[in-house]
Amino acid sequence: MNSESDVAPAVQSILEAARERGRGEGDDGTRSSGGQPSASDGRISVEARSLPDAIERAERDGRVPVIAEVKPTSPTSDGTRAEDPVELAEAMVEGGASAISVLTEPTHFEGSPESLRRVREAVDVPVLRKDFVLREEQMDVVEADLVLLIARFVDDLSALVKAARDRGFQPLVEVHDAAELEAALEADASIVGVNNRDLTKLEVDLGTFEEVAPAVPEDVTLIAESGVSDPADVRRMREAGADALLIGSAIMDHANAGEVDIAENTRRLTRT
Ligand SMILES: O=C(O)c1ccccc1NCC(=O)[C@H](O)[C@H](O)COP(=O)(O)O
Repeated sequence: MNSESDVAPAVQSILEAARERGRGEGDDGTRSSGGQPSASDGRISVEARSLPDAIERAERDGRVPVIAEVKPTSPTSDGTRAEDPVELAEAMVEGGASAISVLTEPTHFEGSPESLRRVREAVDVPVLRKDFVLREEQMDVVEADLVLLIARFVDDLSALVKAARDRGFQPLVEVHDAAELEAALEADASIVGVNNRDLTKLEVDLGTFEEVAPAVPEDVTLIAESGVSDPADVRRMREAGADALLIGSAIMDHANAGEVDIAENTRRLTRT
């Protein structure tokens, strides 16, 4: 869809940085594939852990399926958490997270492909690479179980969905409105995230998910992304049809300068 003209300045800056990334490199110029061997042409080849299976396991155990996000900081966070990403991810799993999302964008989120590689080695749940992937070769940086594709920002969504699957990734296609959902479904997305954060103003409105969700087919795994801050929000998104929730800030608690209990922050959202 590639409509970037009216996004917030911070998002424009994120996209500029993403566009400058070289073939198969993170912003720091490093590759970090790790784990399964990659193909000889430098393309990642991964045996993904299934997100739908992880969601089913959580449901069976009576946990709310939550993808907990290792998000050191962001343009809208009040602070930065500098703890080891592996410790954060392990605490999230202890708190009942079904999957982990790891920011790999370094400039605006202080993430890295290496953090993701280490987290995926340490936990046994699916791990999402949370980044601004615009071109196929940007997938060949690090192995992950899922890769995020933002419908609004990619030129040929169908081609990127296919490129992700060719490498073994499960593509999670992020949308924000009905038109983007239509594009995601046309591109054959089977995991769709509705982002409650409006990238034009960076404001969060849980009503976005409630508006878009009814048009999502039953056989699509549907994720509510962003702005879920407490158990009441969890219940609201689940009632609106979310199969799982992607939650970062409420678990990371950036504004709290002291020690934060990441496992407990996760547990209060997975045991709602
Ligand atoms: O989180 C931000 O400030 C942000 C700013 C600009 C573009 C993207 C941004 N966030 C990426 C995300 O999608 C969220 O990290 C994720 O959905 C979790 O959201 P939250 O639970 O609200 O931290």
